[in-house]
Amino acid sequence: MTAQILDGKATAAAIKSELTARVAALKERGVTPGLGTLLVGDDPGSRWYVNGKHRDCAQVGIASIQRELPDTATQEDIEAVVRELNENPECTGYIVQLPLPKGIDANRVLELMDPDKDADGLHPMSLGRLVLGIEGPLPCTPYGIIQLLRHHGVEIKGANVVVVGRGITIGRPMPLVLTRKSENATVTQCHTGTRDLSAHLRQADIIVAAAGVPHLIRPEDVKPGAAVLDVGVSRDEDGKIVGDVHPDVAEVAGWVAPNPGGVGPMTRAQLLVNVVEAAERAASAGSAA
Ligand SMILES: Nc1nc2c(c(=O)[nH]1)N[C@@H](CN(C=O)c1ccc(C(=O)N[C@@H](CCC(=O)O)C(=O)O)cc1)CN2
Repeated sequence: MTAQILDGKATAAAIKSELTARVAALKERGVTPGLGTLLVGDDPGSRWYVNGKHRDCAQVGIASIQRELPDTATQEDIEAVVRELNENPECTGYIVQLPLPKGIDANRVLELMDPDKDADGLHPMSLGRLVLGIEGPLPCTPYGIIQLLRHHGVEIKGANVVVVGRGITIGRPMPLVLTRKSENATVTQCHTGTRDLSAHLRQADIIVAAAGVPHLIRPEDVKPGAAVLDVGVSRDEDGKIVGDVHPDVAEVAGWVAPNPGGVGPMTRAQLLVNVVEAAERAASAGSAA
């Protein structure tokens, strides 16, 4: 078997084209959505992601507000920019690019953000809303994965999903999204404390690999026909991405999300969805008042 591709680039392009029309409609109502980003330090990967987010904004008509601080920035410097973005009327939604430099309390920064401007779905209030089933922004990578599976007709309802990893952007929120009534999957979360990872993986219909361990998932770990989404980002000595999934998995799986080209573009597309939805909510609240 050679797996079919879960094509993140093409799916993200379709989402962006639909968003372009929604942004135009908002502008006709006098609302211009604006995405703010705060980048702290000079990590080339983080800079690449942030620049990509602003390129996407330009494509769909969302305004860009870019803030940068050096890696010597203090907690107070960062919090001052967060307060400014909270108050800035041109910024309708924003993100703080993660990870923040060592010594910075990222949770304190996230808590200080205006939850109504949380474009990442990572504010404690947004995660709480997700747990309670209240409408709000969804974490970009987990919901991007759902959209990618849906777009390709991969059945999520009732599927056994194994999530490998428990980081803040993917592993932790992924099961919360998958177990909503609308998705209705059965989830097993695996991590470094899991005994016999392979036994869990072999019973999975869908695997989300977000451990950051190069080629952790091997063909013998995968049930024939399963969908395997590689979200791990490690780099080889030439700076090339090495994912969590061994390339030979494509010989066993039914579907694979390549890395790059799979989940990454969907993360960026979902960020735009969150910005547009927040602006739509604000516009409706404004017209109802
Ligand atoms: N505040 C946040 N920080 C981080 C998040 C996040 O969702 N919010 N996620 C990741 C990084 N990330 C977005 O910020 C991100 C990762 C990857 C991609 C992407 O398009 N990747 C490309 C390949 C890129 C390359 O060659 O390096 C792909 O997969 O095709 C976009 C966004 C951590 N931080």
